[in-house]
Parts: sequence; structure tokens; C-alpha cells
Amino acid sequence: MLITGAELADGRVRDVRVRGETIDAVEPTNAGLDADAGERVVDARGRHLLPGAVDVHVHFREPGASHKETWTSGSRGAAAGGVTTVVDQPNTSPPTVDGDAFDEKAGLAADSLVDYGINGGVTGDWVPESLFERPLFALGEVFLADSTGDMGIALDLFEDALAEAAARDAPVTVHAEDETLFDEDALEGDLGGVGTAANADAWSAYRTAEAEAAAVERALDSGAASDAQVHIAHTSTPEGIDAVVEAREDANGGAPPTCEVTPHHLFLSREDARRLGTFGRMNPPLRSEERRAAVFERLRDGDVDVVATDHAPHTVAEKRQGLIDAPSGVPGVETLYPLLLESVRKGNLSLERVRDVVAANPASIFGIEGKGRIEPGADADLVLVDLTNPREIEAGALHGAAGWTPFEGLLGVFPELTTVRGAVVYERDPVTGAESFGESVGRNVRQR
Ligand SMILES: NC(=O)N[C@@H](CC(=O)O)C(=O)O
Ligand SMILES: [Zn+2]
Ligand SMILES: [Zn+2]
Repeated sequence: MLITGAELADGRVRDVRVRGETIDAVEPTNAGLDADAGERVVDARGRHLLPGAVDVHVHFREPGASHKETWTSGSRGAAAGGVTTVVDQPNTSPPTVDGDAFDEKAGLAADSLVDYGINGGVTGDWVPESLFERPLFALGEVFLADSTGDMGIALDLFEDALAEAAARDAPVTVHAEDETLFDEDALEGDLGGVGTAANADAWSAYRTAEAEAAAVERALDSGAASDAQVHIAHTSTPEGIDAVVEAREDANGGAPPTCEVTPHHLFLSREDARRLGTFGRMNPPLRSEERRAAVFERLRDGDVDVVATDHAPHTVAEKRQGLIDAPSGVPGVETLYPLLLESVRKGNLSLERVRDVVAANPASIFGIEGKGRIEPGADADLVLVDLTNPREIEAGALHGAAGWTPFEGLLGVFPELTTVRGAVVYERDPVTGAESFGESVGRNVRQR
């Protein structure tokens, strides 16, 4: 395939040749890259070509909850959103805490249209020896408080896990909330029905910002003491991000800690929770508009290392319950690039920053060779977008199994073409809107 006249994130206009699974050449347009006989040529003038996103935080729900999502439905959403690598979390059923559970999940992940990593989790029943024999992406998300799957663990087990991971150079991703600092009183009284201000706000009042900040600090201290590489998942407060930045500056010798934020904490706040009701219940919860804006600022300024989605689908029926019964989590893998690219279109973020936080940084932090950059020799994981052509996000036009999105009605810039190692996995005709998907070409990024 020869992609001609595409603008890259840094503003250079280039022709990009794909041969087999990798990028063969990146040359100035008209510098002599001519199409071979029979080679597909994509005229990309007026479009931007970006590296496929590496979403290091998804919950594709198999095995155990395929009514919420499957590797097929989840990876179709990923492909249509320009995510070419996903990393699945261990709170499935059975939880991915030993070698057998890893193998079962790996068998199901063979359905994926995009490349994937599989994380291993930590519970009282985990079997580190058999888990670490497998091609694990990372340890995590390790839950310091209960979330979906009730995998919250105590500090001593967390510290054992850090030691096991450090001994094997495996990064550890952490769900950092301290449940002793939750405000139980917030769940007293009338919590209202679905979609009411009462219940939506109560979840944010219950899982306090202080609970996140305290757990982030604890995780960073324990990480530094054990020499483990710690990555804080879904950081939702400026306080949490600032703690990571400080620890990074103090890191002497050891791998510096990193942090991730989600699109829902960047684009939604407690004010939206009032409208979303229980559909806005997730962990950590939506924060005040002031904290949301402060998190966005830290993304723009470079303090945030990674944007990943914490794609956590549940069905409409499951979410349409009272606050205590509705499960936590929102879908998001398909709207990651679209929302961030819309921020670029509006002038709120630079395209290079977006490329770094969704592709280049996650690939380098987790050490996956060949991903996250457009240069000769890299995997041909490519996304073509028209930054002048946003469209409204509508649940009915998305491809995951959840059937709803917390971002309904916001604008997004969606891909026209997505390739995974040179294979076209998604294509949309910009004129007719007709879409097509490719084959299940995904493979484990740790197995190469
Ligand atoms: N974020 C959530 O609210 N839910 C996630 C679990 C998690 O990441 O904590 C899920 O798996 O549903
Ligand atoms: Zn989590
Ligand atoms: Zn998660």
C-alpha cells in the first residue's frame, strides 16, 4: 500500500509505503515513491496520518461476561476508533490470576481484529509463578479498592506483588483508591432513580478525591521501595497527577512512575453526572468541573503520560438500576482518538501531544517494540483522519456491544482507515459513510 500526501502529526507532508506488516519508507511527497503494479494507492491529501492508538486499559469482558462485550465486538469498536492495540484487564470471570486463566483468555483473544496485550491480576488466589511463565503484558490493574469484579487487595499483598513484578521487570498498573477514605454518609438517604441529580452526585461524593490522592501516594511509595515500575491507572484528580510528577522527579535510578487519564475524566464532570445518572457511575468517579479542567490542563502541559480509556462496558439494562445496584464503568475505546482529535480541531491540544499520549508514550512505557510511531521498520499500525470533518458521537453508530455512550452528542473526528500491521481492519467511505471491517488479524504484542 502507498499512502500519498498525508500530513503527519508534526506537520510534515509525506508519502508512506507499507510493505507486508511494516512501514517500508516515509518520504517527502514527489520524492520518488511510485506505486508498483497492482499496489493500492491511498490519496491522503488533506488528511492526517497518525500511529494507531495503544489503549493500555480496556475490559473486553471475555471470558465470563460476553453479554457485555466480546473480543470481536470490542475490537471492532477499537478498529473503528483508530485503536490498533488494546490491553485487557484481569477482572474477568475467571479472573486472570494464574496461567490457566491466562491461556483461556488468550484463546478468546484470537478473535481480535487488533493487536492485544493481556494483563495478569492479583488476588489472594493468584499464582505468580504460572502467570509470569505466560507472555504477560503487565501486572494489573491491581485493585487497591474494590471495583467491578471485587478484586480489591490489602497493602501487604500489594507489596508482595510489587516484589514479584520487580524481580521480573514487569510494570505494575494500579487502581489507586483508598476505601477507608470513602464517605459512607454520601450513600445515606434518598439516592433517587436512574438519571437523577441525587444519585449521580452521590457516587462522586462517596468515592472522594482524597481517597484517590492517598492511594496514589501509597502506591508510589511502595513502588519506589520495591524498585517496581508503577503506572497509575485512570488518575482522575490533579492531586493524583501531581503526586506522580513529584515522584518521577524524585526517582533516582529506578523506573520513573507514570500516570494515565481517561477520556471521561477529561471531557465529563459532576455536572454531566447529573444528566447521566447511574450511566455516569464509574471508579474513580466523575469529579468537579474545577478538577476536570485541572486534569485537562495537565494533559496539555505534559504531566500526563498516557490517555487510555478504561473501556468498561455494561448493558443498558444493567446500568438502568438504582445507584447501589448499577455496575461501575463506561465504554470508551471507540471514542478515544475522536474526542482528542476534536480537541485538536478546536485548538485545545496539539496533534503531537495527542499522538504521544495515545501511541508513542504507552508503547515506550510498556516496552512494546515497533508500535506507536510512523517510521521505517515500525509496524504499519496506521490511522487516517480528516481533521476538518467531525461528526456527532451517537451510540447507534458505534460498534461495541454496550449500546450506549456517556459521550452522546459530543463531536468526534473518526478515522476513515485503520490498519494493523498492514492489514486494513476498518474503512469508512467519507462520502457515503459505508463501513467495512477486516479479518481477525490481532496477535499478542508480547509474543514476538
Ligand atoms: N472503572 C470502572 O468503573 N469499572 C471497571 C473496573 C475498573 O477499572 O475499576 C470495570 O471493569 O467495569
Ligand atoms: Zn480501575
Ligand atoms: Zn479498569
